[in-house]
Amino acid sequence: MQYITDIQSYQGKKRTAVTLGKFDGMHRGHQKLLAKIKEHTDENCESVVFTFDMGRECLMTNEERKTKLTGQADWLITCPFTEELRTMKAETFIQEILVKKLHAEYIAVGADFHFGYGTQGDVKMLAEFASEYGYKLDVIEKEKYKGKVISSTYIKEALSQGAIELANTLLGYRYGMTGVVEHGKQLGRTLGFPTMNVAPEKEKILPRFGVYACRIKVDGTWYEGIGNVGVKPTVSDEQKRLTEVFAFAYNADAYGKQTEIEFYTFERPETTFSSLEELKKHVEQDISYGKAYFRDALSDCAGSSK
Ligand SMILES: Cc1cc2nc3c(=O)[nH]c(=O)nc-3n(C[C@H](O)[C@H](O)[C@H](O)COP(=O)(O)O)c2cc1C
Ligand SMILES: Nc1ncnc2c1ncn2[C@@H]1O[C@H](COP(=O)(O)OP(=O)(O)OP(=O)(O)O)[C@@H](O)[C@H]1O
Repeated sequence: MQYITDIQSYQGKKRTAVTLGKFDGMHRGHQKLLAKIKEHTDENCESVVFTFDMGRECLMTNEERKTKLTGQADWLITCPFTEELRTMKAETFIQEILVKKLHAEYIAVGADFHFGYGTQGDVKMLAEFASEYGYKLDVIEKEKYKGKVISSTYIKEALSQGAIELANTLLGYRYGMTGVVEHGKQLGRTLGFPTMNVAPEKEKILPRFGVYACRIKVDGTWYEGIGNVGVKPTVSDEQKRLTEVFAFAYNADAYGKQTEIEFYTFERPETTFSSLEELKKHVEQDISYGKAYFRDALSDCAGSSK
């Protein structure tokens, strides 16, 4: 997949099948659009995911979207939502970007897709220009879950409530974060639970602060664990957002290593404990909870394969 952040550097020569939007999270609705453009690709036609980088807090960083789409699309174009793009008339966007630049022969969007200055461009306008510019337009019915339309906004709401299983269902994969293991106060090991401290990107949305059964990938291997998302108010007043994971079966030095974390289930909210002893007692319970969670999850899998 070719990744560019500036439409002027697009060098594609073939016709394209394009989908457009913010694509924050690449949730199940977004994946439906991706499947549609992939259906239309062949030796003469490449798939293009065109996203707008709004520069706001997000479910997925640009780098994470790039990783997720690698092998799934021929081009990922992530355009910063500049003044030029914001004030571009919808007709100009169709003519200059979709037609002249991308040579679009197929466009797939959801029914509520809007674009162009004042968001005046919509599926009606895209349909009106279709025969003139020789592209086919597919307006995709919104993917729903239990009758409710899946959207990035819905997933953000679920995460803010700690409803991680719901968020994972709407996404179609497990929500997580990536980052490098940093040095903490090294208190954890003295308390009996060494943790990997991983700071999220500034714009990355974290689930509700609290304790989660999670997995962490270090050096290519996934480890089960229990982690705290938050600012650890018992031991720090820095307000620095971190995910701290105690991986049950990891006992090497992970400082400086790139990791990936996936959240499975919410156990309890982050708490300001009155002492380190109280904290230790609760973390011991959290560890038992996490181990039981993964043990039960594994035995459920074994049961279902019978
Ligand atoms: C499972 C787990 C649960 C935690 N829960 C809390 C909590 O509720 N409140 C809190 O202030 N810190 C919590 N922490 C963070 C600990 O305070 C922190 O890991 C410990 O002080 C070690 O910090 P260090 O890595 O800077 O040495 C939790 C950590 C883990 C691994
Ligand atoms: N549930 C869905 N099913 C199918 N297509 C969708 C769905 N949600 C969004 N789309 C389409 O995917 C593209 C990108 O959507 P976008 O990321 O802007 O929407 P969203 O997920 O609804 O986000 P937000 O909640 O921020 O409005 C658009 O063409 C949009 O219409």
